[in-house]
Amino acid sequence: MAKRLFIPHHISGFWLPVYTDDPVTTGSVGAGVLVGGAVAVYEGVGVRYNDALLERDGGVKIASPFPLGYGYAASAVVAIAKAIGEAGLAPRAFVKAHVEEVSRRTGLGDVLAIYTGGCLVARVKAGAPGIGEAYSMPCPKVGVVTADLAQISTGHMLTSRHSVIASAGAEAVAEFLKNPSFEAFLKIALNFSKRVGFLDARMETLGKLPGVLGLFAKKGVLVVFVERDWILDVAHAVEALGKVHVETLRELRVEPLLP
Ligand SMILES: Nc1ncnc2c1ncn2[C@@H]1O[C@H](COP(=O)(O)OP(=O)(O)OP(=O)(O)O)[C@@H](O)[C@H]1O
Ligand SMILES: CC(C)(CO)[C@@H](O)C(=O)[O-]
Repeated sequence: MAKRLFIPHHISGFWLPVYTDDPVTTGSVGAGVLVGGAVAVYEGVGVRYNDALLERDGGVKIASPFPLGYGYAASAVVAIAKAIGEAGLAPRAFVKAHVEEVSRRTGLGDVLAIYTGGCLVARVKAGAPGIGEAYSMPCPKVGVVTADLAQISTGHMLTSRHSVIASAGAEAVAEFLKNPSFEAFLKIALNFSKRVGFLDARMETLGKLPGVLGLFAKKGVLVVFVERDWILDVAHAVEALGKVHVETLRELRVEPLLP
């Protein structure tokens, strides 16, 4: 039977890029939630993500409810699945995945967050696992309703919005670290996504729906946190904006699955 691995996705709520001349020390500080996730199965030829053949070499098939390119850190999931296939489930595989993300310009802090595991992950020092530093904080048991808004390349997003991400990111991180909590995350992620221009007025009005605890947008994903009794109503309202996914916040980490 083929080896199987569970890999959570990560949605960053706010971040401050840190660029150096070495991909290992390049990354970001910030915070995000783990959701999902994906299941990687080591079989066949090529690297596949749902229906897409990404590479002809390698031998891993990744199945995930979340699409590539919207903001669910799917590229980090792919890089982690590939690196673990080559190096085994060890810290050096995550370093390799981080270096691939930074070099491809598909991510900065996602591999560190996924490597750390947990629910709400705060990244306090940028870099690859082992060099960067992050810790997980508990989340309330609430629903997360996400909508796929648009496919936008991470490299393009980081370049075209560089100065506003740098200034809003620096303020967001400083405010969060004064008093880190799930509630602070919701408030700061909303403010960051408004300042950077990810969240429009139509999305913001969803915050007034019964049961909604908070919301933010990241690149091409809308993320709404909802009391569990209201999930279906909110999912229905969000459907007008894009394909909807419903999850519950919980502790997640990369782990082998029984074959
Ligand atoms: N490790 C990889 N191997 C092969 N192709 C990849 C890899 N990572 C990304 N890609 C390609 O890059 C694109 C998606 O990368 P991108 O970083 O923009 O999306 P994402 O990871 O889903 O979003 P984000 O990083 O903002 O959360 C896809 O079109 C995919 O074909
Ligand atoms: C750049 C980024 C937002 C892409 O998902 C993420 O890697 C992060 O928070 O550093």
